[in-house]
Amino acid sequence: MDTKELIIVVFFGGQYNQLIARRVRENHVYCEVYPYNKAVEKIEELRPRGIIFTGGPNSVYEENAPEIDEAVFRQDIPVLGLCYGMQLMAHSLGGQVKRADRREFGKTAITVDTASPLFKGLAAEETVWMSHTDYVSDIPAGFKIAAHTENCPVAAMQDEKRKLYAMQYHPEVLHTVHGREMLRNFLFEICRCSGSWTMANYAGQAIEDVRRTVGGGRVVLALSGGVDSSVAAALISKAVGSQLTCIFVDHGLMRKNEGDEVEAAFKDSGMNFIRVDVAERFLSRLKGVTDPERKRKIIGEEFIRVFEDEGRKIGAVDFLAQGTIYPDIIESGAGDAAVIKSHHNVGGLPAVVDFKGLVEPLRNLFKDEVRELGEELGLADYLVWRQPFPGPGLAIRVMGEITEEKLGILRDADAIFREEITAAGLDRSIDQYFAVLTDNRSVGVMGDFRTYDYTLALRGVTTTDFMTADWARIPYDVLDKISSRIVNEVAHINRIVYDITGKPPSTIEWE
Ligand SMILES: Nc1ncnc2c1ncn2[C@@H]1O[C@H](COP(=O)(O)OP(=O)(O)OP(=O)(O)O)[C@@H](O)[C@H]1O
Ligand SMILES: O=c1[nH]c(=O)c2[nH+]cn([C@@H]3O[C@H](COP(=O)(O)O)[C@@H](O)[C@H]3O)c2[nH]1
Ligand SMILES: NC(=O)CC[C@H](N)C(=O)O
Ligand SMILES: [Mg+2]
Repeated sequence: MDTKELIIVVFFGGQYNQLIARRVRENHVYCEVYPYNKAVEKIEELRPRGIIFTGGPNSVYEENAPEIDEAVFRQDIPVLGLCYGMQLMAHSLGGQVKRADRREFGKTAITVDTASPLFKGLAAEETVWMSHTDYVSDIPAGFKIAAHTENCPVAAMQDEKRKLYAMQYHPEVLHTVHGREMLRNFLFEICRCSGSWTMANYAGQAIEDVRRTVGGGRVVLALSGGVDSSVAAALISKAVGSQLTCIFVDHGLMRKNEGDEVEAAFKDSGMNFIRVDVAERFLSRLKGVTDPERKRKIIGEEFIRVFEDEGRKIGAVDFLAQGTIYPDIIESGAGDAAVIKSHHNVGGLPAVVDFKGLVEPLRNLFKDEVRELGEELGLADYLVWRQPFPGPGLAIRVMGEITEEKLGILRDADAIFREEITAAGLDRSIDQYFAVLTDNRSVGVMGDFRTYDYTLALRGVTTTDFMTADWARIPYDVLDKISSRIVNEVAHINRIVYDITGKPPSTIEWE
């Protein structure tokens, strides 16, 4: 059994709902996430083994709150509603949802009915993570209460006959001590999944899918040399061999020596590989632009125009392939999630594109899963474990207007930072680290002279999925060495700061 043993996660807003998808996949059950307004159609088409409704910020009794066609409850497919998902289930099936006087937030003691399949193997008293104001005051006909807390009469409910289950709390959050077990119970006891989805299955299936989509057509792949597009290259090349041409765009916004390194890595790989040097073109379009979203949109558009031009040179190219992964899509505001930033390859895509179709075999995977897939496909370690580098490159690390001079300063400083992190043996434990040239100037003193120069920011984060992150605790002596090397070796930097914010509330990149 492989990806056909599918769970569909129906999302109702909020940024971190894909955590549920991760929890499902951790159990070797494949799942996909669809927004609530497209979900029923998908459910009818794909006939998943089970359905999970996520939480969401709305209240079901508000006007325009997200709803779902009731047909979803009549498919004889088990449904698990979480938080807003539970409230929606209750509301749609004739129960009552009310607003409580006080919200219930944080770790909460709960009493569960151990006879419920949701709580099989668990104790009668559990600790769960609550985050709600509304509550189900009356359960719909046919339902039974399966758990309660001191303040919440219905912390879980079920209708075993119709296979409908719901929890008011968040089992996907690790603060729910046995949340994983509860989700496992849903997957294995209720949906009867077997848990045999693996990366090897996924690779096989994805290769098949690419073959079917592309047929005898030609594909150009946007290859940056980063993890995602390198994995995509390996996969697509396995699927359609020489019908694939990889195009690496050197837009003048790469790190020090990076263009040559990427060329060296792929030139003799056996794949068709083209490097295009278009720095002039990108920099002239970015001249005078300071707004981060505008920079991203311009770069997204220019990338596509370059691919179109190169496609025309090759002749009769049908598909554009990209290494788009799941967080790129979520953060660009797919479905109803808010736009945080337009990733150049999704939200930054122009409306009219001169290709028959897009091929994005990684669009449902998280970063760590992409790496696992890369290993599965036999990709070299240094490609699989590279730190990510954003498509817009240094354009979003030079704050404000981009100039050749600022790019040069940043390249040199960033190279020293990376060199020292590697020398300190920290390059595998810090997931992403880079320098940012701020637009801020301040007064310094060097060699008895006054300076008035740029502030450089260093950023280092630890994360697995790049959706949330913590700032890396780089030892002071390492920071000290980096700082003194940069101010000594790079002109026009006289102050260095280290970014000590996590994501949220910050993002990883500064723009
Ligand atoms: N310089 C580039 N030339 C060609 N394509 C690019 C370039 N930069 C980005 N892309 C395309 O945009 C996609 C998204 O970029 P992104 O940086 O997220 O992925 P990546 O570079 O493949 O991997 P990583 O996240 O490790 O940097 C890439 O997968 C690739 O298809
Ligand atoms: O290819 C990309 N195109 C983009 O437009 C883009 N914006 C951010 N990133 C990378 O995504 C991860 C999360 O970054 P943020 O916390 O800044 O959103 C980090 O790894 C960022 O480097 C991008 N990658
Ligand atoms: N986290 C949630 O799904 C919250 C649901 C709803 N907005 C409430 O406050 O009760
Ligand atoms: Mg990249």
